[in-house]
Amino acid sequence: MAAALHFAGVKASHSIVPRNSLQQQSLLPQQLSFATSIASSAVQCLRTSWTGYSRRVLKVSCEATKFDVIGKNKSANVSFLQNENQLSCVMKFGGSSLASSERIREVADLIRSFPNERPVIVLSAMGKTTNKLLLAGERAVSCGVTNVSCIDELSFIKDLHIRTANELGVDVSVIEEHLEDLEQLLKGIAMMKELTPRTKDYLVSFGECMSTRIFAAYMNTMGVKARQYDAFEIGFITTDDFTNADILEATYPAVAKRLYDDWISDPAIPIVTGFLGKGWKSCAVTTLGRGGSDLTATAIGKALGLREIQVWKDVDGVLTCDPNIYPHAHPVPYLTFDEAAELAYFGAQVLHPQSMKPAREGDIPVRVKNSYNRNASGTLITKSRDMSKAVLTSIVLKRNVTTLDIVSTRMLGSFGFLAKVFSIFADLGISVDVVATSEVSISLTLDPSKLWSRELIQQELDHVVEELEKIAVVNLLQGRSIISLIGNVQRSSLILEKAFSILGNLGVNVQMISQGASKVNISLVVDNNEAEQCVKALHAAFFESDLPALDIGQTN
Ligand SMILES: Nc1ncnc2c1ncn2[C@@H]1O[C@H](COP(=O)(O)OP(=O)(O)O)[C@@H](O)[C@H]1O
Ligand SMILES: N[C@@H](CC(=O)OP(=O)(O)O)C(=O)O
Repeated sequence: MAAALHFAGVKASHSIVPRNSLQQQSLLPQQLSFATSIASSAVQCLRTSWTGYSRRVLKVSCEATKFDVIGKNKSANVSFLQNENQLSCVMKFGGSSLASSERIREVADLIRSFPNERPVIVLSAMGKTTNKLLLAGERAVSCGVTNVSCIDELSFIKDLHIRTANELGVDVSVIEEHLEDLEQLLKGIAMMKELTPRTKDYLVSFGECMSTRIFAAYMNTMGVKARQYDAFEIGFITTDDFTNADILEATYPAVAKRLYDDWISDPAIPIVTGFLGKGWKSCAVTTLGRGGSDLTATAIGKALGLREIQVWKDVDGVLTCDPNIYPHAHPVPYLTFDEAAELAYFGAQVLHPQSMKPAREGDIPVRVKNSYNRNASGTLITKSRDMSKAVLTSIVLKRNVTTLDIVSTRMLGSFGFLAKVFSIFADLGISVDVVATSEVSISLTLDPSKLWSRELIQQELDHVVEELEKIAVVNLLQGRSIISLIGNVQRSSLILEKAFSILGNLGVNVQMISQGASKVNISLVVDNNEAEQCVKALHAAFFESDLPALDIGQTN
């Protein structure tokens, strides 16, 4: 059986074939028609909301352009022939790739160097614009309304964007209204003398709104048809957690529909603001947490079921450690989604902590590339990779964490104790990173990114301790660092033996150790002031084994 249908305006053909002859015989005409209609709907859902669909109706498993539709007593194998002119990949460029008109030219040239791709482009704000906007907001709180136009950061932002537009030959009118609105907003902040998380999100959104408008206009002047989109206008629906919102499931079909519909009716490269969304209750602009454009890119990749998600940075891929800590770090060619997620979650600035989730759900490869060195092969992140030779992949350092040692006063049984401790954190909305437990004690670290302002940190910590002290003796220690060893934890004995030998030689006392269930991460907690030298020594031992200085045996 073959049929043709329009999926979000894309003409696609599909055929439905019973999975094997036995099932063919067992399929009654009405069952086949059910499978046909399910498959038709599934094709419409294809590349949008697989998981939601499968939960409601039946199991749908997808492999490239084929998928199985499996219901109770009914099944079909559906082939989906993609239209060759569909959107093909996402290319995300961060602030470091868009720092000046010269960089924007290079990025446009880079995009045009892939004539066979029909990419969706996701952009961050230019250079350090987001930081400058936040600083401008903070200054506005105390500078008085009449002084707003003299805020240095505002002048910097205006100058950067107007100069960039002029240098690219783009009409400044594409951003003029935004620059005026930005100044008005800062005056509002000055008048109210406060900068709420909600206002902060609206404030920083000007960065992405302006960079995408300039870029789209520039592409059009170069003869490449491009269309600008504000993510909050095309279906990026999020929670209302300002400054750190989560993308909601409704985003995927909405974004797919909007981008495909526009593409079909009038093809133009979509240029989408990274980092931004719209709160589902407030309808206000939200942001996805710092570095959130990576997440925008992977969400679009999943929504459209694209072939690949590329994130273009200013480094040759994900490196063996933060190059700011150790300049001799080198690129890691392959990573799994789990490794990349763990690495990002434990503090590697290179990827947003949540960005691997949509890519993993859509099983879409993520490639981390260098926009300054496009020929470097970068890092390819996929569902699985050959781990047979892998030992350590990367070392990540997260500074300034707080640890809590919680020892039960035995008022509760061991089960009740653990449950109570974690319910206290859940009630206070505080994330825990690393945990080590015994029957009567727990040591854990608290995620600093969830504790937004300084005042709140102390207030929240006091509150946590107060609650915990009802059931335990609590020891709070600040100024700690987590060193995460990301890699093949199947070889944890080798990793730990080597790591402890290095740290022992340095005379460093490891205060906590934890191996997560993810099987890709071993975390060690040490003092802040020892952390950097530990990372350097571990890097030398695991990745530069020919260095004679450390007697640490053979690396793999
Ligand atoms: N393990 C790591 N691998 C690569 N880069 C890292 C790592 N840890 C930290 N970084 C930092 O992350 C930066 C790239 O991320 P980011 O600034 O978010 O780029 P962009 O703004 O282009 O998205 C690099 O310049 C590097 O300094
Ligand atoms: N501009 C935002 C979002 C972002 O993703 O930026 P970048 O891609 O430059 O890290 C930020 O600075 O957080």
